[in-house]
Amino acid sequence: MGKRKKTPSKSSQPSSIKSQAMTDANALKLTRCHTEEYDSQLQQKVDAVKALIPQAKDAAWEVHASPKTAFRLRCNFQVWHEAEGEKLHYVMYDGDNEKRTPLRVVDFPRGCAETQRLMPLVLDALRGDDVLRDKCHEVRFHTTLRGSSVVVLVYNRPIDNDKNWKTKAEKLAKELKVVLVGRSSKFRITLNGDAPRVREKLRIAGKDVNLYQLEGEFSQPNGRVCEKMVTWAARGGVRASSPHNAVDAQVERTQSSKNDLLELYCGNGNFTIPMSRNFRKVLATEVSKANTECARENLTANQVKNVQFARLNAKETADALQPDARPFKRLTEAAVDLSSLKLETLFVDPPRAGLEPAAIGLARSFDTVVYVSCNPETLADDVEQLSHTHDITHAAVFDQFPYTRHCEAGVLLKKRSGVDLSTVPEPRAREKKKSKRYAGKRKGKGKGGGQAKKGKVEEAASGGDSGCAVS
Ligand SMILES: C[S@@+](CC[C@H](N)C(=O)[O-])C[C@H]1O[C@@H](n2cnc3c(N)ncnc32)[C@H](O)[C@@H]1O
Repeated sequence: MGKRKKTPSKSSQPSSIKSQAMTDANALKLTRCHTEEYDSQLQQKVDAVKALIPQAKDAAWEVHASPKTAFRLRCNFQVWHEAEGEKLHYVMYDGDNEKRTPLRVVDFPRGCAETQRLMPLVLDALRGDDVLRDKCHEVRFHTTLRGSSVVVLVYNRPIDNDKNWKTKAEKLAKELKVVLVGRSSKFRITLNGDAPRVREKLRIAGKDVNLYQLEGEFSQPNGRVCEKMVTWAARGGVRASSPHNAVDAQVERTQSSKNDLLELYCGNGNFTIPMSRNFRKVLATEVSKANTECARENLTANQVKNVQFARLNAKETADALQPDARPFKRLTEAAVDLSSLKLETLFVDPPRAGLEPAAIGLARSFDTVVYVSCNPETLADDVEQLSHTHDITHAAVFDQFPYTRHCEAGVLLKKRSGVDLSTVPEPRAREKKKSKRYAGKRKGKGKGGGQAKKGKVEEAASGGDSGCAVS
């Protein structure tokens, strides 16, 4: 048995929360599902997005709601150790509270059923075992619609050589029937699984898509809304139940496409694989090495043959596509022959920061741009830059983050004929400013495996992020 501490050590407890009392009542507003307010809150978001994007006033709009409860597939909670070692709670932070008061989370109805099942079991296991509990400062849950789960225990002490911890953690993982990941500074171990990942099955336009999602890499946090977003994008911006003529129009746009798709920011292939059905060939790029490899595994899992993934960031992709571009080793390694591609449709789902200037410049050369965004403010800014060349024909709001100010939005842009690109202003870099209406406050030092990632805990647990920041 490990050494029991009567009081939490300095390193296991962020100093900013030590002197403050926990407030269960305030926690409720971050954890409850006020279902009676759901519809009006969603309408406010829709109105706000429409106001931000006046270029879409004549577009065909869709609104895709979330399940009102149990919608969240990823959530992180900081662990609060009270004076007596075994008295533990999950806590989260109110993003609007400058003093960062820790709020005790008793339950989390926004989390999916599997997370709700696991939360008390993990807490009980930590309470009941000195070794598992010692300096465990955060618990992360990553689950899927098909019920596969990773539980991550994050420690403020080295666990790499702690055999006792490993034995106990492995036993816990088996009892809970989860993959368990232990993290401490510069160390990660996976127990009860072949890799730190979960398996997801999404239903997209009448077909199943099987995906691995990696722990610590981006994946969409609201599975049901994710299915709606991917379906919308794969259909080229038209709902299945739309009137027949709209579906015909969409078929014209993408499904009978004999041309090729370029995707930037592709992550694990979440959109790529379903969208690939509509194209002859697809080139999809992503900055994360781990997610690029995961995307390739996902291709195999779905027996998709017309997609190539390459680990390039958005600027590198734009550079590689310039007529006088230098050869990119990572494209050659991925056996990508750019000259064989006829790229006419671009799909982007960037992080909250939106498109960088190189990506805006690239987008202007595409006939069709499908743009999904977790930050309507940067989307609006990018749409303004694309409005010199493109018109919005379809737009949508996806309520990925119920009971928060945040939502996801999508637009489908069509290039106007006869635009002289030489008359269009150069793409500009965005001013770095704090987003007022949508962005959650980001604080804390965010050191990996060490001091608590306060900003991330707040965002992920309150549903206020896209999940992009989870590392
Ligand atoms: C909002 S996520 C979307 C991922 C994917 N579309 C999905 O649905 O899972 C944004 C992705 O962009 C990647 N990313 C961030 N910055 C990038 C950059 N400069 N160039 C390319 N990819 C980037 C992140 O690793 C992340 O996978």
